Amino acid sequence: MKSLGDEMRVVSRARQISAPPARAALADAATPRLFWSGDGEETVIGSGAAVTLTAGGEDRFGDVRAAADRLFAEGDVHAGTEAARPRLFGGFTFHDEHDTDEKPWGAFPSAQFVLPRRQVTYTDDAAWLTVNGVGPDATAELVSDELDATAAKLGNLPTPETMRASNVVERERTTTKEAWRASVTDATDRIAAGELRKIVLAVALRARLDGPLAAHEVTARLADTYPDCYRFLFEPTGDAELTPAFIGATPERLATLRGRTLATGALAGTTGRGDTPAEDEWLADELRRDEKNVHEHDIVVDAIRDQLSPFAASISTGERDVRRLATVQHLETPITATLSDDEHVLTLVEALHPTPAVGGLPPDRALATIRDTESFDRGWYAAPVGWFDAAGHGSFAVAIRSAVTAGDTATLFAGVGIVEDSDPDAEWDEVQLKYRPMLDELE
Ligand SMILES: C=C(O[C@H]1C=CC=C(C(=O)O)[C@@H]1O)C(=O)O
Repeated sequence: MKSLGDEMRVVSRARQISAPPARAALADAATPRLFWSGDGEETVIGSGAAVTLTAGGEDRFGDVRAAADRLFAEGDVHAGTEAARPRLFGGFTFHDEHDTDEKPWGAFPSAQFVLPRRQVTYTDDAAWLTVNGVGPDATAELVSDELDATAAKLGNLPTPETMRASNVVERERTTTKEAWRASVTDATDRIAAGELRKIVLAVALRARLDGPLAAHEVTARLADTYPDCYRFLFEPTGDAELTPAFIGATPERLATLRGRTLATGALAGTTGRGDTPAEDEWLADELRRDEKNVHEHDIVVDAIRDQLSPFAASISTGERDVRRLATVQHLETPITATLSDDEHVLTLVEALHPTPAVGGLPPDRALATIRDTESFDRGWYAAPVGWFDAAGHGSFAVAIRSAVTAGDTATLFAGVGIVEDSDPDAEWDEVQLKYRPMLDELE
């Protein structure tokens, strides 16, 4: 954990700017670079770091929170509007243990949150620039000067050339279909024997591209296909040659906290898209009625309610319905809770992660089985990514439909929930469908 002395307080200034095209602002941003956008949320582009908080192990959620509390204490913050307040953006690894020597996750600590040096925030009708400084040299004067200079520069950004999409020249799955069948059969046997109730197993797909990936292009294009998903890009280091990036468009909300109102939801149970609206409806109806999928889904609803109950004065579960995305359809149930106390969003993120939509039940046994079965490190895949502010409010998604890239390689991840009557071949096909959001961008 990076130690923060008393002098490490945030100095933050913001002003409204004429909105630069997001593609241009993202192309212009320095590493560590980030992009965040969620349905009903402001879109944020971060450039550089005023400070980076990292942590590891099972205490990583609490350690990040403690460091952020120290950082934000007695800050000198003049945001002008709520949207432009300073926020920390980042994510966690799926598992508590994480080896940063291992590819492709070498550049991603077990927890990393960046307070951007420069943050551009897009609301529905305006754009704001925030400049954050931390440390003895970050005076109000220096930060204000940088704000003016950066606002002028953003007003004249060149439109970036549209870069050609990268082509996949080679693909390799970390798991063969035979090995997959064996692991799913083993999992269903263990479920039948009562050792497990549900487990989510994933497969990684390594793709070699014919050139380095333009992550900002991919991010911009995901906005067209997945406008109502959380779209994110995290580039953690300044490695100019490889620029490692974690990128995705996930439909799964983990936690959005404002005041004492927490919004989350269960997303599990999947079918494909039809070729016609009638076929789509038919598939959606099948999904609504399918016992295996409904069971797989309801396990997640019940677990989320249990995970939230120690914090909640009341929990309300909405109607289960079908969520239609560009490539798949899911069962989804919105869940909201009124908390009995003030809580930090990271406390709730820690309590909820991993839901059985990405882990399983019982949690410890499912996690150990995932570790023993999967031949790759999940890294930040299926783990919480998002942001929080000085008040402990924030928004986190589950980082599925994602890929980690470095230079000309991209590793994509996709998983499926296994219950007693799961069929290995059908689950294999579902994994392939879930690669589509990222693969379509690369091919
Ligand atoms: C684990 C993933 O999806 C989860 C979210 C929605 C539906 C799922 C399912 O039907 O299996 C998974 O639980 C993934 O996309 O990698």
